[in-house]
Amino acid sequence: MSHAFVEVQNATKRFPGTGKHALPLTVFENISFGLNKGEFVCIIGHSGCGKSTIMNALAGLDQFSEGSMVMENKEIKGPGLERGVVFQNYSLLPWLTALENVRFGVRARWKAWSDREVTEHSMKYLKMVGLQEVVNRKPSQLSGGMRQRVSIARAFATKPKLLLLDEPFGALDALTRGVIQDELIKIWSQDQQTVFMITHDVDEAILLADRIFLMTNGPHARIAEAVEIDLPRPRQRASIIKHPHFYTIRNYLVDFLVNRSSELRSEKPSGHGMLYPTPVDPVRQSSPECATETASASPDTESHQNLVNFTPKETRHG
Ligand SMILES: Nc1ncnc2c1ncn2[C@@H]1O[C@H](COP(=O)(O)OP(=O)(O)OP(=O)(O)O)[C@@H](O)[C@H]1O
Repeated sequence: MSHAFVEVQNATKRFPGTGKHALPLTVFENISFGLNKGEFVCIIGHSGCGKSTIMNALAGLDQFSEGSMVMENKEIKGPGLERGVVFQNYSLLPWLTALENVRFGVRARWKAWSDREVTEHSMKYLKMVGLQEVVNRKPSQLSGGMRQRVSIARAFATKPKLLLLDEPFGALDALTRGVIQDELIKIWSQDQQTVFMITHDVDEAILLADRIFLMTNGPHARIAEAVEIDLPRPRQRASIIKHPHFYTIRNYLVDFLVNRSSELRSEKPSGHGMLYPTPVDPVRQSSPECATETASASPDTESHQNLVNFTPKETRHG
């Protein structure tokens, strides 16, 4: 029996082929991983490798074709209040205002609370995401970034044991994104939640995660490695880049995305039975000379910026 808080074992996802003679699409195959209680795990990989498919299964909205997933040793069979989800596409109820959308989740979570308690709690989270002035607007009257923030407020406000975040900050401008990242760190450290988050932003993953899962390109994708992020907490966006390990980790992740994610696809992993991602510590792996060289590399070149957000936004949200 597993001791991880969440355990996925031998998960495979196949979708039926679309044309007349089309073969089924095997998105990923034989994926196994665990999430420890209170851990913050990010997953990165190229567009289409199957990250959202894993997320949907953990949310209980879809099932693997084969394999199992359990949370606290109970099989995940459908959606549940112990799991909160923020999707790329906001998923708000269009006929409710921003406040009512958040209240809806809070009411479901704490049925015994008075209306006043539910409203106060909901307002606290809407304020946290900077929406206190527009709480009576419906989703159609809000910008994309605002809708995303309502969705974030709703998920955070219900304090789920497992927070599932599918590119939650994708629609936000850099300033708002920074503020909400800070709030997420605060909430996570206070509430001991377990967080599983998809992001395309390498820097964001390093700032937030205890471990970063690296997924190879699909089809037949797999989570090849789990990179340990040993940077001390609390982490600050402004100072983390000055840490001597930052660029060693960052360069490792970028190299995976640019080169190894496709190279590893064709490599059949050795061994039988369950294949968990290989734990990797890029800092320990690199020689002292190598670490110094990478730490002094300039972060401000155009190519560097392109690599940070390596998937074009249109592809992500298209
Ligand atoms: N309902 C479906 N029917 C058929 N194919 C699907 C379905 N849902 C997803 N796919 C395919 O499965 C693959 C994985 O999709 P998924 O959305 O999980 O990728 P992703 O890694 O989250 O991508 P992105 O980073 O662009 O969001 C893609 O090739 C996609 O086209």
